Amino acid sequence: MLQQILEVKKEEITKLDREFEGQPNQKKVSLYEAIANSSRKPALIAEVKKASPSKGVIKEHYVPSEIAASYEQGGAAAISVLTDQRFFRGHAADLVAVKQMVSLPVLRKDFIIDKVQIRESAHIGADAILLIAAAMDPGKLHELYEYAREENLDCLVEVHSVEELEGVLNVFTPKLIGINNRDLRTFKTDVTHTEAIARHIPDGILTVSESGIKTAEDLTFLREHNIDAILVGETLMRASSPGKGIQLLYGE
Ligand SMILES: O=C(O)c1ccccc1NCC(=O)[C@H](O)[C@H](O)COP(=O)(O)O
Repeated sequence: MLQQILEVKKEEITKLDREFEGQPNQKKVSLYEAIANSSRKPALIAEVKKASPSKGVIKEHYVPSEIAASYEQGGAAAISVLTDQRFFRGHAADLVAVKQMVSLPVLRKDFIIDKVQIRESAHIGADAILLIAAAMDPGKLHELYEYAREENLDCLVEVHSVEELEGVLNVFTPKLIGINNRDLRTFKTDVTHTEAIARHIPDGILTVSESGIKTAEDLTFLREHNIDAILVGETLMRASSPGKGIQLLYGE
């Protein structure tokens, strides 16, 4: 699946250059600081997503800015916005709308493999981007990481296996590491996967558990293993309201 998505991205990149030229840069809000300073433990990165390859359409009535405002009111530390069009039915404009609505840091969740996408992310108002270890070799990942830092963007470096994690750590030390609980070959999620990988992450790096987080029990498990943040999409998108979804997850 990932390879299929990356092929589409390579094609999209060829059209990107002109689309954002001349747009203003904006002041960035730190995702890292928002997680580190969150009063909720683990901190919540609440995701705005209409659809996904594994689940199809998740939310028919989809107004990203309204959902993000409810997440902010519900105590999220940051907002993640899926901007991929083809597989997630998102759009860069969704991120623009969210950024205008909230004061929280906004993470651009997309498949970033080229500097031009990083420049675009900075220009549309993202505060942080996702970099997926499975999408490129660690040297290229490091190059994009440094480039994003020059654009004042925080990076969430996503890994799924110990091999990917070690590959990254052999080259550089990211400030934020996301552990994807979803196996992209089978789409199966397993929250305990976070713990199996997190024990290999050195102290001082903030750890984010991503995907398949559904219940207060999942959250208790992650809290017990000192995970710094969770990234939750589908569970909150399917809740009767985003605020209610957050309350249920945190057992409030
Ligand atoms: O969600 C998918 O089906 C998917 C398929 C292929 C690549 C990535 C995919 N998800 C992207 C994400 O990172 C999730 O949206 C995010 O981790 C939130 O997961 P969830 O809480 O399970 O919606």
